[in-house]
Amino acid sequence: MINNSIAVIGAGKWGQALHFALSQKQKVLITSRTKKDIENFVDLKTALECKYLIIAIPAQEIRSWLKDNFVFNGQKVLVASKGIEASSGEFLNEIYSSFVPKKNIGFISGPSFATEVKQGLPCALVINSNSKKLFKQFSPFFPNFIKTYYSSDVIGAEVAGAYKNVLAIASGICEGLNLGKNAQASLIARGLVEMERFGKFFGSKKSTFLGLSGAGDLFLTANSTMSRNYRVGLGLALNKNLEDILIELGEVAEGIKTAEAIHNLSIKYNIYTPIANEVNLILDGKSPKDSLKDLLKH
Ligand SMILES: NC(=O)c1ccc[n+]([C@@H]2O[C@H](COP(=O)([O-])OP(=O)(O)OC[C@H]3O[C@@H](n4cnc5c(N)ncnc54)[C@H](O)[C@@H]3O)[C@@H](O)[C@H]2O)c1
Ligand SMILES: O=P(O)(O)OC[C@H](O)CO
Repeated sequence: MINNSIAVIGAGKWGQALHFALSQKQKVLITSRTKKDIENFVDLKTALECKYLIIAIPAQEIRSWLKDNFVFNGQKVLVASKGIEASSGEFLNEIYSSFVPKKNIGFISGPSFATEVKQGLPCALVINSNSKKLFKQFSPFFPNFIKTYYSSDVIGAEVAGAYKNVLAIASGICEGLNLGKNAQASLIARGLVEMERFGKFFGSKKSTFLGLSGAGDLFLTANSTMSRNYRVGLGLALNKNLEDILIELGEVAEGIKTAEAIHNLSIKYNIYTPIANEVNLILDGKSPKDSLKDLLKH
C-alpha cells in the first residue's frame, strides 16, 4: 500500500544532496544498501511504500536493482542517474520502461554538483518526462534555491547527461596533458556538437543540447576538478592505472562505462563519435598523446 510521502533511494553523494534539498520543504525518507546515520533513514521496504521516489543509484546497477527489488505499485519515479548501460547499450528510460509506466517517470538533468546542492547553493535543473503532470507533482518539492524546468525530451536529456561525463574525462585528460585553454575549449565545443549528433540519431531535440541539460551540464563538468569524471581524465593523462584512479576516487564515474556504451552504439548505428571513441580507447590502454594526434588529424 503506498502512502503520500517521498523517499530517496540510494544514499551516495547525489542521493544525500537531493535528500537534503527536498527536506527543506517536507519530510523526505532515504534508504540505501547499507544503513547510514542520516535523518529519516528507513529500510527499503518502507521507502518503496512511498508514492514519490527519487532513485539515485549508478546507471550500470539499475537493471539488476529493479529486478531484485522493485515492485510497481503506482509510484511516481524521478531518476537521478546519468549514464547508458554498457552491457546492452540501452538508455535508462528503456530499462525503466519494463518496470514503470512512462507517465509515472521523469529524469532529472542539468548542472548539479552534489557538493554545491548540499550547501544550498542555487542551481537550475530540468525534470524530463512524457507527463507534464508528473513535473507539476515533483516540482513543488524542490527548495527555493533550485529552479526547476520542464522538458518532454527525455532521450535528449539522457544522452546529454550521459555523454557529458565522457567529455569530462576527455577534458580532464586535456588539462592533465597541459594542452592549454584553447585546446580545452575546442574539445568542449566539438564535444557538444558530437553529443548533439549522437542524440539526434535517437530522436533528441537540438534545443536540449543548447540548454541546461546539454551545454549547462557539459560546461560545468568538463571544467572542474569537482567532477569525478574530470578527475578520472586527469589521472589517465598522468598515466595512472584506472584501478588506482577508481580506488582514489571512491565514488562512481559514469563516463567510464558510458564511453564503452557510446562506442558500441556508434559502431552499431554508424554514428560519428570521435571524442567518445578516443576516450574509450584510452580507458582500454591507448596512450592519451596518441589519441590527441589522431583527433588532430585532418
Ligand atoms: N554526485 C553528483 O554531483 C551527481 C549529480 C547529478 C547526477 N549524479 C548521478 O547520480 C548517480 C549516483 O551518483 P552518486 O554521486 O550518488 O554516486 P556515489 O558513488 O556517491 O553513490 C552511489 C550510491 O549507489 C549505491 N549503489 C551502488 N550500487 C548499488 C546497487 N547495486 N544497489 C543499490 N544501491 C547501489 C551505493 O551504495 C551508493 O550509495 C550517478 O548516475 C551520477 O552520475 C551525480
Ligand atoms: O562528478 P561527476 O563527473 O559525476 O558529475 C556530477 C554531475 O553530473 C554534474 O552535473
